[in-house]
Amino acid sequence: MRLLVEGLSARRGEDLIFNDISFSLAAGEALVVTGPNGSGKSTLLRVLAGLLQAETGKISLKDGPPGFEHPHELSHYLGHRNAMKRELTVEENLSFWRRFLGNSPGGSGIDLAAAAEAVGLAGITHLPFGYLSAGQQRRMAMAKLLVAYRPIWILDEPTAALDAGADRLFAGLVTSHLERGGIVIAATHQSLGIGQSKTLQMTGFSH
Ligand SMILES: Nc1ncnc2c1ncn2[C@@H]1O[C@H](COP(=O)(O)OP(=O)(O)OP(=O)(O)O)[C@@H](O)[C@H]1O
Repeated sequence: MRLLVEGLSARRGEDLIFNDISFSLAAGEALVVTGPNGSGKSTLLRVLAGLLQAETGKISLKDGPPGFEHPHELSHYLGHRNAMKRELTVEENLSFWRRFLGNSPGGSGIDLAAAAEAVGLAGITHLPFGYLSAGQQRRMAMAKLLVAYRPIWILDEPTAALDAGADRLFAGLVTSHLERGGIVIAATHQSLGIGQSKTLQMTGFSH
């Protein structure tokens, strides 16, 4: 499977945020998107995740599973926010995502307890998500990537609020996803510690 992005541009309101972005990622490859605040990293990721419409350009899959027209149907999106309900327990939140996302062809998610264990937080899934510390909440948001299988991970500053141990843990999760033939696109201001990756430097436009 290969993800192809050709001549992508996007607008927010009146402003063109980026123009003519092209890249291609094969199974097992990662793209790290860097650039200063406001340069358009989150906007690009939201376009790739199908949450915003591109102004121009094309996002497509080559040799992907049949029946999927847009890569976002095969993607996990982890944004700045964790997309978990504070009042529901961790377990209820993860079960919701497991059911809602379902598995893409080619893999299946791991069970909730195993996912909590994988992010180093076994034993606290009965707590309301809102009781967790900021770092624990981010770790649990990562567990969402594991409970439903999606080959493409789109991650917006995934390691913000994480301690060094969680950074390493997260690098391990990303590395094993890549080793299994996944694709990862991550916007970040810090190193992801994942070894080899492609990079895309966003520059933005001055208005
Ligand atoms: N809803 C919106 N309407 C108009 N402009 C917006 C909107 N959302 C974002 N922008 C503008 O788009 C530009 C790019 O924002 P974006 O969040 O993509 O940057 P970023 O590179 O992810 O920044 P950061 O590193 O701070 O997260 C900014 O100038 C921002 O003000």
